[in-house]
Amino acid sequence: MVMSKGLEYLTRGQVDQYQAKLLACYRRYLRIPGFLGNDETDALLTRSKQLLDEFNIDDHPLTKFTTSDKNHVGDDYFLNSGDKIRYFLEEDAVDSSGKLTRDKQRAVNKIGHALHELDPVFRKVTLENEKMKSVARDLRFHNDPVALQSMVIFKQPQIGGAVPEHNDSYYTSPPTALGFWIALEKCTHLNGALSFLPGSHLTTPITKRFVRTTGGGTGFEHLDVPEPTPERGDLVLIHGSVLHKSERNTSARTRYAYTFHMIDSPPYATYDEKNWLQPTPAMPFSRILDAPNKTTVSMAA
Ligand SMILES: O=C(O)CCC(=O)C(=O)O
Ligand SMILES: [Fe+2]
Repeated sequence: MVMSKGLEYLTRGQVDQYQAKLLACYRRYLRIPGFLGNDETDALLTRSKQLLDEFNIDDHPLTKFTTSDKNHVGDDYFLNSGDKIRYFLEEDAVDSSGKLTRDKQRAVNKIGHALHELDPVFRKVTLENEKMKSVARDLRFHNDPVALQSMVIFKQPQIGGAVPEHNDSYYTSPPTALGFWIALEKCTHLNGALSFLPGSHLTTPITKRFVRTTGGGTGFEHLDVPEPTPERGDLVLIHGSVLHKSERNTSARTRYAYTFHMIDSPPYATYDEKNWLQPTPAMPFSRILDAPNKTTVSMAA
């Protein structure tokens, strides 16, 4: 089955099958090929490049996006970026004297975290998009879904930093996070594609099976489920409980992706006040649906 236009074109039975697959599949991610058309993908790519061109390094605090346990980004520029469009640099893009080691367009790790609200091009795809609404409505994971933490992640050639393994579901109680990750360029294992820890939500992950070998005997066959290599325009839905990561981009090609997270809102879920990103009175989280879903399926199912 190929889903090219979003879930509204599928029958209820097919949607249920996708929902079940996202809950039950080995890795808990779901790839929707061609979710965005060529023109829509181009619009996001062009806008991302414009944002890089508009980046003014002169009034930038040189905040880098670092994620190691010892050195995690946490300055005000980052902490107050939930309702702004801000630029975070690659660790290796600034030398010891505070100068960029490359063009500014090749120095930015990501831009975030309110693109979906403040930038008209990203807004159109996230909040004003019938296909997006239909995914949120038809999957029925959220009653009153809201979007937060939108980012363009660039994975710059040679230095695009790794994203260590993590899951996204810490925002709310109960956990309701669903990641919406859209490839703006083709992703491969060479330019830092996403990967998922197989069976990270299961207690006994299946990594091998006992089979007949060609020589007549038996042996263990390693089960190597291939990582997704999304094409541009593909949407990857990431269940909040699955461990995922991406490697450093050591190739000569960028790997632009647009991603945001979707969670449920009160009274269905409580947002933790310790979360690094906090809504502000001027910018509460952005609602996806005009009318809340009446029935939902627990993401813990
Ligand atoms: O794009 C990446 O490399 C990581 C993205 C991610 O962790 C997310 O979208 O939740
Ligand atoms: Fe993530």
